[in-house]
Amino acid sequence: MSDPAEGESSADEPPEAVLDELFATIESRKEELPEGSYTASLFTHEKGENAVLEKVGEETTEAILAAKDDDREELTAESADLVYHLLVLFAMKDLDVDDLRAELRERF
Ligand SMILES: N=c1c2ncn([C@@H]3O[C@H](COP(=O)(O)OP(=O)(O)OP(=O)(O)O)[C@@H](O)[C@H]3O)c2ncn1[C@@H]1O[C@H](COP(=O)(O)O)[C@@H](O)[C@H]1O
Repeated sequence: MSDPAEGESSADEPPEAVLDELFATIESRKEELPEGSYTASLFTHEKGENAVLEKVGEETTEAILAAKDDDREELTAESADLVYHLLVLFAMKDLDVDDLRAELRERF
């Protein structure tokens, strides 16, 4: 991919920029609703917001099971699925990664 908003980061970007890039991609899927996009399908799902809420629940359960199995690789993968779906939920609710950052910072 050549457009940084579509997922590719440049070598001099800090690793934490991935969350902003992912969120920007999610926001653009919400705006453009391209065909074939899994993210877009969550925004237009017949179940409404329940579709993403169910995924958040599922991915949470899968992460818990991976932790109980002591499967660190699976725990990482399921956690990535969970974070992605949480970010879709944020976009759905007109929240932003910055809202999450601000909340965490306030507690620090
Ligand atoms: N990070 C993710 C990401 N993480 C998880 N997923 C999807 O979330 C779903 C997780 O579902 P499951 O783990 O339950 O596996 P499954 O059996 O395929 O799931 P079902 O949908 O069939 O229930 C899968 O379809 C994954 O592809 C993601 N889909 C997209 N992204 C990012 O979003 C960007 C835009 O993606 P599109 O919207 O697809 O263009 C991509 O470039 C990625 O960076």
